[in-house]
Amino acid sequence: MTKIVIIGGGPAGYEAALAAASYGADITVVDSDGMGGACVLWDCVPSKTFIASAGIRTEVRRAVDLGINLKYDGALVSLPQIHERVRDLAFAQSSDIRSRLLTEGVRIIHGRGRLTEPEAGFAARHRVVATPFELDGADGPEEILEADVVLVATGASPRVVPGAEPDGERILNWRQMYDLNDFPEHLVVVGSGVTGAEFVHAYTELGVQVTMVSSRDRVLPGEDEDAALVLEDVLAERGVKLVKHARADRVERTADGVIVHLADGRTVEGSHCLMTVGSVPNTSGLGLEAVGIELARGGYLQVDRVSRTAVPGIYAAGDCTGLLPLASVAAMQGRIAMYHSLGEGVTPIKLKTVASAIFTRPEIATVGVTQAAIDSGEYPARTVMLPLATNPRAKMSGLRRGFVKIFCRPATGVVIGGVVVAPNASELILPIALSVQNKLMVSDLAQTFSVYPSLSGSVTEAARQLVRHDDLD
Ligand SMILES: Cc1cc2nc3c(=O)[nH]c(=O)nc-3n(C[C@H](O)[C@H](O)[C@H](O)COP(=O)(O)OP(=O)(O)OC[C@H]3O[C@@H](n4cnc5c(N)ncnc54)[C@H](O)[C@@H]3O)c2cc1C
Ligand SMILES: NC(=O)c1ccc[n+]([C@@H]2O[C@H](COP(=O)([O-])OP(=O)(O)OC[C@H]3O[C@@H](n4cnc5c(N)ncnc54)[C@H](O)[C@@H]3O)[C@@H](O)[C@H]2O)c1
Repeated sequence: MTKIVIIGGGPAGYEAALAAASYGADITVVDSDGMGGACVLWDCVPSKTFIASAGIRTEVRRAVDLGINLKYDGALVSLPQIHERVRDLAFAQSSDIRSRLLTEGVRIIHGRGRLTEPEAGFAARHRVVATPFELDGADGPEEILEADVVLVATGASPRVVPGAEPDGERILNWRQMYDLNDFPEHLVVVGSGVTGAEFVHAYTELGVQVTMVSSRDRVLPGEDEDAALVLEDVLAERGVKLVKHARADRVERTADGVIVHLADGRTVEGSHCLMTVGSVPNTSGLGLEAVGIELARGGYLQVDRVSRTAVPGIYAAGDCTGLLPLASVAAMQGRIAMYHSLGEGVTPIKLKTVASAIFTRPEIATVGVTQAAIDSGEYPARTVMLPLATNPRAKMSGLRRGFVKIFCRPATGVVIGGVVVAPNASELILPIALSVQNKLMVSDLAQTFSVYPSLSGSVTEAARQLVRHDDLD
């Protein structure tokens, strides 16, 4: 029986364990936080749960436009109750994952794992040192685990800017926000990536005054520009102040707030500062040097498309590899590692088919080739951008903004990418993702019945517009 040791119990680690369990492997997962990892306990799941509460307030705010006059009053929002729900849901999700793994026969060690020198000799197994945590938090006695296959899936942690170290009270990272008992009077969010944008949106919707410090000339610098501009408009309308071309140098704590000092000498004042300046991989102290693995730039573990490191039998998956820091990608990398190590047929990971979403209001969802890659000439494509304002369902729901974009190959009409900006874009992207994954043509999408009236009608209508172009070719 193949012995597998997985270090890290996030989506990369636990999905790998579930995949390997179905092949009857002997699996041990060593994890220091709890099953589900940072994804479930501190990052993805808590933030989306928090945003779900903010979404209710969005509906209350919008209700008046649809003839329902609900009282829109900050006093109605209970931050402690929202935070309790966030924590309860995250721990319940973690506990569900733990139960599932135990049912599948996976051994779980709550503790720290690191690699150590393998035994000498031909076909010697790898060795992982597990240091279990005792109930009082102290280290328990070490255990050496022998393994035919090791998967490193240790994730990443919030990046700390020297001079802006989080204190958990006024200067916070996103994991500490759920400890606040009262809303900040004025939240300064440093960093305008996906994490920053999602928190700016949520706090603004919950009635907090927010200033966003962006090192670039817009929010979401890595995302579709048209989508980012829609979000910028929405945030401006909601009263968010965006400070552009602003790199935070340090954050000073004052008697009753914070002063963010920017590299160009400007300052931004607020009551609290949330640092969303990216993450660093958890790859130190893993004993990688003992097995001859060198870290790549940024401290990431370098892997190929089937999650192999340079050392046979040692695989890596998820945020510690820096491939594409998404839960869905981490899980896929983890499963692929297991299939490959167990000698099963495996398709190397393809990032061009990954769908992802930003959970702002409206949501921004993307898949496949980007508009920027098309505009730069990297990919020849025909494109269409259909504003949601033309959609009957959008009109009925009082939606003013948003669009559907579809990109296809010029000659064949095969769908190669798309963007949806809509309140539920994370759901609406699926037909486009399905088309990209399965190389469907715009005519396939166009001929599919969508419900009338529905926002997904804009997906099929956008495809129809590209088919019409086909006819003229
Ligand atoms: C605020 C935020 C929101 C996000 N929202 C989304 C989203 O909506 N959708 C999405 O797809 N992605 C989202 N992501 C990204 C997603 O959370 C990550 O891509 C995902 O967590 C990566 O999973 P992982 O298994 O690689 O690592 P993690 O989830 O970080 O898990 C790694 C685990 O390994 C443990 N570990 C580390 N070192 C050791 C060690 N030496 N020994 C034992 N255990 C160890 C850690 O404690 C942790 O439990 C979000 C990220 C952030 C920051
Ligand atoms: N909904 C989702 O799926 C979701 C949500 C959050 C995060 N994520 C994943 O996590 C990844 C990382 O996102 P992120 O937003 O945490 O990090 P990021 O690295 O993408 O963005 C951080 C931003 O902070 C800026 N920055 C860095 N130092 C700064 C400074 N001193 N002053 C001002 N700005 C500074 C950077 O230029 C960058 O634009 C995403 O690419 C995504 O894959 C996904």
